[in-house]
Amino acid sequence: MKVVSPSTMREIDRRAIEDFGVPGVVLMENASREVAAAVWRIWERVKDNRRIPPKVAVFCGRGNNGGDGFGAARHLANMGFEVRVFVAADPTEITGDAAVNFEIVRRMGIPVIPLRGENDLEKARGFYTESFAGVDALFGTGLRGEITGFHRKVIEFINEGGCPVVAVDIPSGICGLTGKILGAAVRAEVTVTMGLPKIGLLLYPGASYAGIITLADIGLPAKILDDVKAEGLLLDRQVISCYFKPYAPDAHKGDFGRVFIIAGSKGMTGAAVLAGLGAARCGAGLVTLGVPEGLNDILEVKVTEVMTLPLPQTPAGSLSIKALEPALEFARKCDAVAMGPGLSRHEETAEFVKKFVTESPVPVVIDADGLNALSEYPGMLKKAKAPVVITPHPGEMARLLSITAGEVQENRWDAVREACDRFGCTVVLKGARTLVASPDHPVSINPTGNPGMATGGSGDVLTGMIAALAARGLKCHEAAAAGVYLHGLAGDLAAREKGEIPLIAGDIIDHIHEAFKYALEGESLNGCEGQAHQGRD
Ligand SMILES: NC(=O)C1=CN([C@@H]2O[C@H](COP(=O)(O)OP(=O)(O)OC[C@H]3O[C@@H](n4cnc5c(N)ncnc54)[C@H](O)[C@@H]3O)[C@@H](O)[C@H]2O)[C@H](O)CC1
Ligand SMILES: [K+]
Repeated sequence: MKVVSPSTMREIDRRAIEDFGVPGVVLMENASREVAAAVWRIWERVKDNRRIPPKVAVFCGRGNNGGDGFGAARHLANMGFEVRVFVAADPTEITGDAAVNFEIVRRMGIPVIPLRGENDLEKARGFYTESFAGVDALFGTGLRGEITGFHRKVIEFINEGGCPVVAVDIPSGICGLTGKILGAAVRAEVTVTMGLPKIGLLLYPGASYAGIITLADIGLPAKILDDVKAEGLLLDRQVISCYFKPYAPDAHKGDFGRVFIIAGSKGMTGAAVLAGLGAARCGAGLVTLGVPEGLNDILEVKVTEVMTLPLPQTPAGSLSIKALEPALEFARKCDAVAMGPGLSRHEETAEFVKKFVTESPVPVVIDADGLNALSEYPGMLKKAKAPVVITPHPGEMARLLSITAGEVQENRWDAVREACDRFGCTVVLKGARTLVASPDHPVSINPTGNPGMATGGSGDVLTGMIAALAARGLKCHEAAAAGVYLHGLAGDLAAREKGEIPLIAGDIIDHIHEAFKYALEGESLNGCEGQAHQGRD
């Protein structure tokens, strides 16, 4: 599904109104109906425990987000709820479509209470604590800069109410582009977002403030949504299943690609095995581990479906520069390479990595120590002959961009796009809501995965999976997107069975087959996808 920035959403609204002649007040009407319907659903859930008449508090700002709130207040009053509208603005500032709906609220006799200072909030407290739901219509896509002063107090007041809050379009205070909290933000149980999801709803911390995201069809002409160049793409089973074609009945293993995984060093054979099994489970025809020769015998015992290729090693038991020629020669017979898991930080091994990456005849997925080897001169990624995918976690990304991990996390969206521009390759920024940026493509946002997957070896599995998908013929951005989605889903399925705390990387491998069933065969996994799309801390 397409995901947009607030400015693109404003452009969509503008086209609907100016190019197609859809009156803004019609869009607002549809938006406000959807908000009221979301409140109704909460009422259906809680009504047994509540006294009649049920109360709803609607908090409105002066813009069109507030306008959606006024409209919702009308529908909620028509449904029979006792509604009060709290306006955190001077009523004379309310203009346009919002003013139309404000005037209707006034004429209907719905109480409108201005919020101008802390005294007003104290007076509002009684009604709000008796309400079964609140509506947050203070700020939407029009929010600029930090929320300060009294508006901040209003947001804190909304959060202290103790009842579920429905946010209109975006929880007030969340940046629709980055997901950052701009001073203070409303914690919603549900966010009803208009037309298309905004990026900031899907990135943390915004995602945990948005709660469950409901997409409202507000009557925007489909052609505008089809034509729009969205900045983001939310990965889901529809997107992923398009990347896979059914097997031809006469298929043989040569059709599904050969993967060469260059991994491992003394003490880190497990990383190689995990990457190898991740690749094998993603349907690669043949998987070969290129490993320091001294480890070959051990690995032969550890793996069955995966082959090994012993390569020259340093005295420390890591790959030596002499491995370059044999590795390149083997790569010529393969369709994709994964490089990095457990390679160690040995200087000579880093030399090998740098030379291999520039010379590789087939796409290379680079992770872990592979990235460490490149972090001094990441610009050399642009010199690679074949397409490259890099899979940094925030710390590795920070080293590649010469910034801090905190700065990466503060604006993951910009960081992943910056790396993609600078290095000219597909970039997978790992972490909650993994992002995939690829030249000339929208940034993919992955909703699957859970904190239990932050465990040793999890990234090695992903590297192998992406390489296998690339070897099967998927383009780099498709392989990366499908890899992160299936990896996260396998992790969600594993966590459902074993719990997040005990989860180990091998459990992810053990659930890849189920993730495929769900993504490609449409098998229902009892709401697992629903969980994956919910905001969480
Ligand atoms: N445009 C449409 O056709 C539709 C829009 N919908 C809804 O409208 C909002 C966007 O409305 P907009 O009027 O552009 O902005 P906001 O309501 O979000 O509020 C902006 C309001 O607040 C002031 N402001 C901005 N930043 C700050 C700040 N940091 N502190 C204090 N005040 C601030 C600013 O001056 C504006 O006056 C969108 O989200 C939808 O909810 C409908 O959905 C239908 C169609
Ligand atoms: K809002």
